[in-house]
Amino acid sequence: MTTAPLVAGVDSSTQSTKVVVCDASTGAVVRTGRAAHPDTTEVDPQVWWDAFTEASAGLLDGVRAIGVGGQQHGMVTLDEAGNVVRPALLWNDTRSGKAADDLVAELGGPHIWADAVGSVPVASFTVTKLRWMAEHEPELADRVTRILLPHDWLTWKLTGELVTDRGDASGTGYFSPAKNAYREDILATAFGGRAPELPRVLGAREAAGRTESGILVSAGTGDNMAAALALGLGEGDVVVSLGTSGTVFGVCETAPADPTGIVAGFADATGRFLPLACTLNAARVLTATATALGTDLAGLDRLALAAEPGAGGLTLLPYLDGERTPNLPDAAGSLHGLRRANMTLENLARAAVEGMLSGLAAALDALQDNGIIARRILLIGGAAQSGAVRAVAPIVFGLPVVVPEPAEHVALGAARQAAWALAGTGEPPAWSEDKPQLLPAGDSTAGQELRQRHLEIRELVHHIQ
Ligand SMILES: Nc1ncnc2c1ncn2[C@@H]1O[C@H](COP(=O)(O)OP(=O)(O)O)[C@@H](O)[C@H]1O
Ligand SMILES: O=C(CO)[C@@H](O)[C@H](O)COP(=O)(O)O
Repeated sequence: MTTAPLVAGVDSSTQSTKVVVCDASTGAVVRTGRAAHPDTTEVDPQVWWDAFTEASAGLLDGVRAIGVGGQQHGMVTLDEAGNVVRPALLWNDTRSGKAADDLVAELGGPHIWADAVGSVPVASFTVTKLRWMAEHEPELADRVTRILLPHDWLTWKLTGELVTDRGDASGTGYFSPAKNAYREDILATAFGGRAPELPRVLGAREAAGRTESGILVSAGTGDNMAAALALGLGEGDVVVSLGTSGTVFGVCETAPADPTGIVAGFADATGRFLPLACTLNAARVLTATATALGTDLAGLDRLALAAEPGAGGLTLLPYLDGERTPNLPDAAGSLHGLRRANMTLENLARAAVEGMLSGLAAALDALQDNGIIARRILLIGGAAQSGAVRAVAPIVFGLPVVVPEPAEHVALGAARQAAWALAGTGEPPAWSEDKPQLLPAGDSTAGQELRQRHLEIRELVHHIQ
């Protein structure tokens, strides 16, 4: 009997590392592992390696190829000897908010950035973190000889090769997805004239190299690009991913360039583009609210589902860790509309779910303004498991919501990329579809009212039109 080769995919995301091992021809998952990351916004990359080692322990026997999906944008700096110069600054570290503003102005404004690299940088982007480092830690910046992203660093540990892919490179702020080329001039401007080596950008199915034990390693990519690859997005599909970040994205054939900066014009992992809007506050809004209300996530669901849509008039702007969409890195959250009559645990729970999703609905509007057609929402990420989220999402988005079977979509996409590199075919392997849950679009009037109220309060508090 011949057995199909096995491939592995890794999701090194903000809160944890997940590993899946799949049948390379069908995508059927045969083994999984997981290990937690610390709750910080700067981290020694060794933590990711230790988590990968723990999550993959005993899983890789018989695996022929592996791919790494990683949290986007994180700034990993190496010295001449290959040691990290400082802990990596992650996508959700907002200290470079002013650096982002400065860089946007220095290059000539948001239009120039959108044309140059497809995106207007905010604090999440690697380029702004490099500027922050150049200004605040110039002696450390002088020691930097190579700059990598989190997935690049893990691929480098696995293969010894300094490589990346187009998808993750597109989140640096010094790579043009339209031209498929680095903008070293922008990097130098941001990093005080320094010109460290950058990873070579591999093609979508190109291999990075092999591990010491001979496993083929694919190019890897950013976590959102890997999820898109797992889901095989087509026209009309928009993903809403509720992990640490909330992301809204689709795929398209032409390079996006949104001068408002709301939609980032990323590249995907297949040769196309991945316009994406991202909030800093998603699943953790629910965990923080559950803790504040003295319950767990199941309890939060029960409370939120017991409240009426609209939470009795309560509106939460959930900017608990600052915010990226809208671009308010130093903002705090706020709760509006409190009255003695509506100040119940149920309404507070519902306001958390509605507030988190309303921010993403505004991001969806921006995606549509940029030409992305939305016929249905694919809801993924840890918080897609929440019953309250599943009840509220069809109302807030006003579209049918498809909830794929619970799965680690980022790790699956990375595994699919590994299977693609192994097969060397023109297209990624066609893996079997799962059986998603379909939630019909919810009450559009209630949804519009929620979205409108969210925008009005946002304007009132933060003066954002
Ligand atoms: N049933 C649930 N309800 C709400 N949130 C959940 C549920 N299950 C998991 N989560 C949340 O999902 C998050 C992890 O999601 P994940 O997509 O793995 O995040 P990341 O990729 O950013 O590390 C955690 O904050 C966790 O609390
Ligand atoms: O910064 C972005 C997208 O631009 C985030 O989506 C990060 O890629 C982190 O992802 P999660 O850990 O939330 O999945």
